[in-house]
Amino acid sequence: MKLIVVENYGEMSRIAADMISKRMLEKPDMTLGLATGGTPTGMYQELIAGASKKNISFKQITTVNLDEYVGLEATHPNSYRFYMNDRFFQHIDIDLENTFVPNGAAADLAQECHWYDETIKQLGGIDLQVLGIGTNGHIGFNEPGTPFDKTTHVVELTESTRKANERFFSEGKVPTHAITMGIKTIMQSKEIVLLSSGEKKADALQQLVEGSITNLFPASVLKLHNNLTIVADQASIKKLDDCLYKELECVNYDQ
Ligand SMILES: O=P(O)(O)OC[C@H]1O[C@](O)(CO)[C@@H](O)[C@@H]1O
Repeated sequence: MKLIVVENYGEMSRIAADMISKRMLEKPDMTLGLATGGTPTGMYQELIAGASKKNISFKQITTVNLDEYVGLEATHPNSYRFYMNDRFFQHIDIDLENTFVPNGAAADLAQECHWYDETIKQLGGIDLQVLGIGTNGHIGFNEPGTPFDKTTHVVELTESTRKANERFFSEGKVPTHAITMGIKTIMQSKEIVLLSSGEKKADALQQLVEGSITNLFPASVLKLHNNLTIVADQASIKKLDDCLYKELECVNYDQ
């Protein structure tokens, strides 16, 4: 596990965007795993700005998103498909047909989950997966208690996750269920970059780094991944134990 400590949200977003751009140069037809929520919005802005400034093309890129709310159509302003189109895809030259977000409005959700896993397999897996972290340790929408061997599945969201995401809801209530890529699928990604910003993530980051590996705190499984980089700002590393912090492979980001 590598840890890049940055000053603030802006720097975290710039570094995350830069890491992605570098991987795209190495493999222009890469499969990029993407996240939603508040954490990666700055990274998307940086990627959009970088694409126009540095002439970076997403034409050959395929994206797969982590999750989607059950019951929300793609056109619903709070669906994750809407979020991705609105905040990222429509500002770059990506072919929308190469962007995958689970369909939360599918008539047969089990079939949708199966189809999503097959799609990822056919793409040859995920080259780089970007993750945020929930305050209860969820990654994607894998809530505490989710077995580590799960592939894409339907989950019942916890009260705390629904409460945390209320801030985004302009219309109606936060749905009770979601489709999420499973922990097994996430762990099969060749590289994982987890972003963490702000004091409200300090407890979660401490538990991830210092706690034991348990499905009661889903993000803890990431410690078993052989290519994980955490990009965390000062506020979110605030609770890390000094000794343990020194034992980590803390790296500087070389731009
Ligand atoms: O970035 P936020 O809004 O704090 O959310 C944390 C995580 O929870 C989710 O919203 C649930 O999927 C993720 O998209 C995100 O990575």
